[in-house]
Amino acid sequence: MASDAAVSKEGLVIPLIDFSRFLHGSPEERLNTARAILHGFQTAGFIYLSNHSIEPASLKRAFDHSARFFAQKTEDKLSVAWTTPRANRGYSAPGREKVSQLQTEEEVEKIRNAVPDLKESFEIGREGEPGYPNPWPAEGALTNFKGEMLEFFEECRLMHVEVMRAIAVGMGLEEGFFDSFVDVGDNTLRLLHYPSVKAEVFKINPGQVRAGEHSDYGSITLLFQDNRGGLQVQSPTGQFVDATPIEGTIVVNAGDLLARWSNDTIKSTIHRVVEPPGKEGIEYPPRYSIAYFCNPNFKSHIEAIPGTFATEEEKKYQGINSGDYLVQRLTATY
Ligand SMILES: O=C(O)CCC(=O)C(=O)O
Ligand SMILES: [Fe+2]
Repeated sequence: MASDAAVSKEGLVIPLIDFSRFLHGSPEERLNTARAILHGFQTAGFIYLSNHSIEPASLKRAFDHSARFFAQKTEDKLSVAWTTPRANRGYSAPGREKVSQLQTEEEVEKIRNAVPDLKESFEIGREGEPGYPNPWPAEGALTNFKGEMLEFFEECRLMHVEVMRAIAVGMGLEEGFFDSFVDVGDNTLRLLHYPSVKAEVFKINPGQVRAGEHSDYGSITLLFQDNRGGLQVQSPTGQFVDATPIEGTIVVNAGDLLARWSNDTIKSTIHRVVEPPGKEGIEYPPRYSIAYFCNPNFKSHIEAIPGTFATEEEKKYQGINSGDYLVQRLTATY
C-alpha cells in the first residue's frame, strides 16, 4: 500500500503518503507513490505528505520567525505593507484580504466589511525578481529573518519541483516534464497568524471564520499547520470536513491553475479555516500556519498537459500565461 487515509469522511478521502518512497524508493515504489499522489489530487485535490524533504529544524525556524514577526508593533508591520497584486509581497493586516469564491470586486467588498477574516499575513516572493523587491523587516528587529526565510523558500521551491515530478510520473509522462515550467520559483511564501479569539465571537456572528472558503490559484500549495486545527476541506457532498493536523506532515493541495492545466482531471478543492474543534475555555489560542503557494513560472504558457485530452475538442480551456492568470485572480481578492 502506498498510502493510508489522513481524512476519510463524507466521501472525502485525503491520502497520507510517505514521500520518501518517491524521493528515495525503488523504481516500483516510486511509480506506486507517484500514482497515489496523482490519484489524491484527482479525487480529493488534497494529500498529506510525510517523510518529506523539508528539514524539521528549518520549519521550526520559519515558525519562530513568523511568531516574532507578528508580535511586532502594528506600525512596524505596516512599514512593510502589502502593496499590489503584481508585487504580492508584504504585510496584510486583519481584514485586508478576503479570500472567497466571489468574482466581482463589489461582492468581495460587501463581505469584507461584514465579517472580516480573523487573520494577518506576510508574503514573501521570489527574491531578486526584477522590479519587485521583498519589503524585509529591519534586520535589527528580527535577526536572521531574511536569510532563514529565504533558505526555507528555497527548500520549498525544490519540494514543488519534486511534487510536480511525481505528478508527471503518475501521469505516465517523462519525469522532468514540468521542470522547465516550475524551476524559476515564482512562488509566494505566506506566513499566517490567526490571533487568539474569544469563543463568543463565533457564537455572536455565525458567519465568522478565520479564513473564508476559497480555492488556491496556482499549481500546488504546501501547507504547514501548527497543532491547533480549524482547517476544513469541502467534500464531494458539499460538507466541510476537518483536515486535522498530523505532526510532521505537509498538507498539499492542488490549485486552480493546475486544475486548468490538467484539463480538470486534477481538482482544486475549496477549503477554509474555522473555529477550532474542542473548546479550551473562553478564548481560543492563536493559530499559526505557513502556506507556500507554488506557481508555474510567470513566463510559462499553460495549456492542457499531454494525455489529459484525446482530441483538440476535448481541451476545455484556452492556453494562458501563468503570470497574467495569477495577477488577475489576486486582483479580485484584495
Ligand atoms: O491557514 C491555513 O491552514 C490555510 C490557509 C489557506 O488556505 C490559504 O492561505 O490559502
Ligand atoms: Fe488556501
